[in-house]
Amino acid sequence: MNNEDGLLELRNQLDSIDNELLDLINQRMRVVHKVGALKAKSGGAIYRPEREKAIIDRLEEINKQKNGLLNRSAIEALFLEIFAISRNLELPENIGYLGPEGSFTHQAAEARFGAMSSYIAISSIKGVFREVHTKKVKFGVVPIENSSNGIVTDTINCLSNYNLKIIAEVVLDIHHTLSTKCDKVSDIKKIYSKDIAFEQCRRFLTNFGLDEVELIPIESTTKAAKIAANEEGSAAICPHVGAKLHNLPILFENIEDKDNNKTRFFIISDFENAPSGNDKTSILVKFPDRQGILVEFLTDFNKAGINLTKIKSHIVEGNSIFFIDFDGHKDDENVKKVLQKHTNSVKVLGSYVKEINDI
Ligand SMILES: C=C(O[C@@H]1C=C(C(=O)O)C=C[C@H]1O)C(=O)O
Repeated sequence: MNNEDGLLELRNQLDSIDNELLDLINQRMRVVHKVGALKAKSGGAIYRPEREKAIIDRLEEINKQKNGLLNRSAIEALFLEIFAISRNLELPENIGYLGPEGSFTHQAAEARFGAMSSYIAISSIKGVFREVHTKKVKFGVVPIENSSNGIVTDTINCLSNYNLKIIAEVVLDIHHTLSTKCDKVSDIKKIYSKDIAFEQCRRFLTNFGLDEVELIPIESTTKAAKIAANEEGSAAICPHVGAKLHNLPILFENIEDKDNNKTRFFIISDFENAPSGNDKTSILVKFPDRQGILVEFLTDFNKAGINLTKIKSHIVEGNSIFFIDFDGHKDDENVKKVLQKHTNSVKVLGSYVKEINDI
């Protein structure tokens, strides 16, 4: 067989495998449809992150046993998209995210909810919470912290003020580009971006003599790309997708100072997750004004064998509160006991599948 015939033969094989895959996926969707009907009767939550995780864990294991060619990321990429399409079949999902279109939060939303969901860009974190609260959207996606810039104050304030639940966390590697229509760095007179993005790229700016040009902070990196696309002599520090969205040529990629620059996002909604066996819980704690209370609280967690992964103090409306993450689900027996003891000081924000230890 010559090369041409060989290629044709292999492509025929692929075509018939694709046909079988399509049949199988449709078969799966018919079952999903029935699950949706049962949930509609019982009022059960459509999105069940812990069940999705269990499926991916199982498939990864089978794949290993059978020496499959896929790694976990590949299995996740394929199946998270199938799950997202499945959920849309059960009930179309509206997702509100901190916009504008092309923002990192938009990318985080798409990473979790896939191509078939409808996305609504909302211009403030408070707006995202409000839209979930009034049920205009089922899910909200907001940033909670960045590895270089710390906690996002607006998100903490809203978690404190609204009675919504964190149902998942998403962690994204954050990469910035310097994008501009200028041919040379020396032609750039102004750079637009978000204030925290300037901070994350400080060394790059210094190395290229760009800390002397005018740095103009605006509310989003994608908007920066839009402005730079229309203003001569200007540039934007923005994500790759933001530059593409506004047809702005990318001059440099990955200009962030730290090569492990990550942002963690929360997905918020109006329901609670069942335990998955690998959960994290976030709480806000406002202690009474009593000496030694923080030590006592932490000792109780320690005695109960609960691993705290984060503790950050924060001021909300003049009061000092703590944002705490720990391993485990709020319904685990040991966790329940400690939370009950401190019930007057603690607000449970949600238990969700743990994606990362800390950023
Ligand atoms: C089908 C279900 O609903 C959703 C879709 C899933 C899937 O496609 O397998 C899994 C969990 C849920 O997020 C289910 O709960 O089983």
